[in-house]
Amino acid sequence: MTDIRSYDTREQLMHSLAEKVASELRAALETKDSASLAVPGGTTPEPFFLNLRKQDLDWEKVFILLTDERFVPESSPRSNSALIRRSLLQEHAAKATYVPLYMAGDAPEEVLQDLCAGLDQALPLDICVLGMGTDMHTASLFPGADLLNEALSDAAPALLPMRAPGAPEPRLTLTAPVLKAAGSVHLLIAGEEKKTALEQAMNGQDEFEAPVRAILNRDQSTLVHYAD
Ligand SMILES: O=C1O[C@H](COP(=O)(O)O)[C@@H](O)[C@H](O)[C@H]1O
Repeated sequence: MTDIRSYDTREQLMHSLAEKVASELRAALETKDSASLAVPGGTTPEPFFLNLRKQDLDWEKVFILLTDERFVPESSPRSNSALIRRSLLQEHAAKATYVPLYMAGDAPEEVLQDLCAGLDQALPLDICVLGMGTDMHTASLFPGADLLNEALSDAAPALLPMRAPGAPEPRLTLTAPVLKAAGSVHLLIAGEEKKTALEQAMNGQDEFEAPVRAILNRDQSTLVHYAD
């Protein structure tokens, strides 16, 4: 089930999404000792992070993690973790606990088990904000990726390594069952090209050509936030 919310400007989108996620975190913390929030990397979400980090809530009870990470050290300009540390884990949100999906090693497979052990504390996700590429990948569920079949399966482990023609480096990604099971799921997209890709994904491609469909077609509602 998909609901689409369009905004007049990207500024309005980023501000409104930050308010929504903050209110969902507050609601989760009314009934539980901790709450978890997964967020995307890439070029789109930084203004959302800059808004979210200003929100006043019990951040010390919040786990923050990425939906997916590139297998590069934080010194790399490609590191999604570096983006999170620089743009989200600041101001009020500095008190949150960050759960990384990267650890130094020769290959993702070498550190997978240790990363999974750290991940347990943050699952199941309360809130999941996802991005999408113009190739209709979401998290690092890329069309043509080596382990896409496994990652889309209901039996997938929480975290899998991923290599894909469209991804310059190996990745680690939360898998479809973990993303779909979040208490709330938001898809953040901006720009005409992504709108076209979203329409293409919604109009009949299968999950292997358009992995974002796995998120759009989950049983509960997925809220798409869009601005030009
Ligand atoms: O590589 C990635 O790409 C997607 C989309 O990124 P954007 O640059 O087009 O905003 C992102 O959602 C994902 O987390 C990231 O690792």
